[in-house]
Amino acid sequence: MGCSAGACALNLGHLKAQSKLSVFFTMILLFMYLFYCLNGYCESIPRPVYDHQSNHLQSRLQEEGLSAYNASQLARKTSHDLDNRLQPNNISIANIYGARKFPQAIIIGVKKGGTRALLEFLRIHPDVRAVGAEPHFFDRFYEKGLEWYRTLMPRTLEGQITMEKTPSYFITKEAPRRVFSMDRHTKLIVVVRDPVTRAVSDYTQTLTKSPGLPSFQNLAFRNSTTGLIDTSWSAVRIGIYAKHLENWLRYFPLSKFLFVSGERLVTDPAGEMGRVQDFLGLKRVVTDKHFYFNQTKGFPCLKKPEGSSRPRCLGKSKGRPHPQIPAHVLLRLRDFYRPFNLKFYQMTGQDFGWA
Ligand SMILES: Nc1ncnc2c1ncn2[C@@H]1O[C@H](COP(=O)(O)OS(=O)(=O)O)[C@@H](OP(=O)(O)O)[C@H]1O
Repeated sequence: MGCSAGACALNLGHLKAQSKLSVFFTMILLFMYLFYCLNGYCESIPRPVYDHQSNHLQSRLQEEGLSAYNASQLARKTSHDLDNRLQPNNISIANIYGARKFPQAIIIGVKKGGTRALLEFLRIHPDVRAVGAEPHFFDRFYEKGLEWYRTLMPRTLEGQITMEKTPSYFITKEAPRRVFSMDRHTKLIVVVRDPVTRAVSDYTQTLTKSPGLPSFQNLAFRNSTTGLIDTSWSAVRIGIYAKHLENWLRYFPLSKFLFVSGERLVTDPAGEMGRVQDFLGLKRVVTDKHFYFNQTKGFPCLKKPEGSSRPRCLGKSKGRPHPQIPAHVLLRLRDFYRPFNLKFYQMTGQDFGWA
């Protein structure tokens, strides 16, 4: 069974060449695998399904009246959750990421009060998980049902609080009954701001969208000679806080509310955040260490917002310059709000210093 020296050398050479070739091919295969993995093709998530679902969901939410931004935020969030469900190991993954629960606390108002700032500040807290976009469930999408609402919520672990903010709930007649029927123990946060400044802020927002809008005074007065205020104009109506609160107090006791001063949220964000965290039963994690005052923006900004290591201020639509409104118009509006403000102070047991 032996071989001649020449034949053996030939065989040996052949074998060496063969093993070199196989090493070479193995290396190529390894490189190809690494290349594909680095480009993300090794993930177990079926991407095309994800993208299709995300796009479909976004156009559906847009059709339903959410702004493109809100729709894309909600679609991205929901698709991310769909992604988790599509993982092969979905049971354990779902357990790792917790469960979707109804919010235990909602920022119900008020529009232009500083609700976005409050939510973004709260999201730094590790025990708070919140929906980024405004779900508008209790005013616009109630007929979709509670299960639909729940699927919009982020997954939370034991001890974490689920939150959302939709400022229009505060002025929605049906909202208190609807929130109550979801959970009578829901904590309600209302960020209030001087109703005169709030009205101007509201007007500024509408003006940005419709530049041909009549002047503030044209809209605010029913009769400019008598100075009769037009309470049917939403920018005015929203600021009658006492009236809207009455509606909520028919369902929820005062102890379920926290009234945050929109003014103090700007001048002393850490102080107001302390009150909010106490109300929510959270450890005071968000403190003055998290804020710095940005001179250019004229507002407090976050040193390290959620999911980022860089400082961040709120967007351009938050903290915009207001148009000049004649002083007599503002004075008349202030007179109009005074009795309602005093009533609101009495109802809440807090003096906000606007009257
Ligand atoms: N930190 C910080 N940065 C920027 N803006 C801040 C901040 N804190 C409070 N505010 C005030 O928030 C006002 C907008 O209020 P909302 O977020 O409730 O508006 S909205 O109802 O969601 O459209 C916004 O109103 P305008 O000043 O009229 O733009 C701000 O005055």
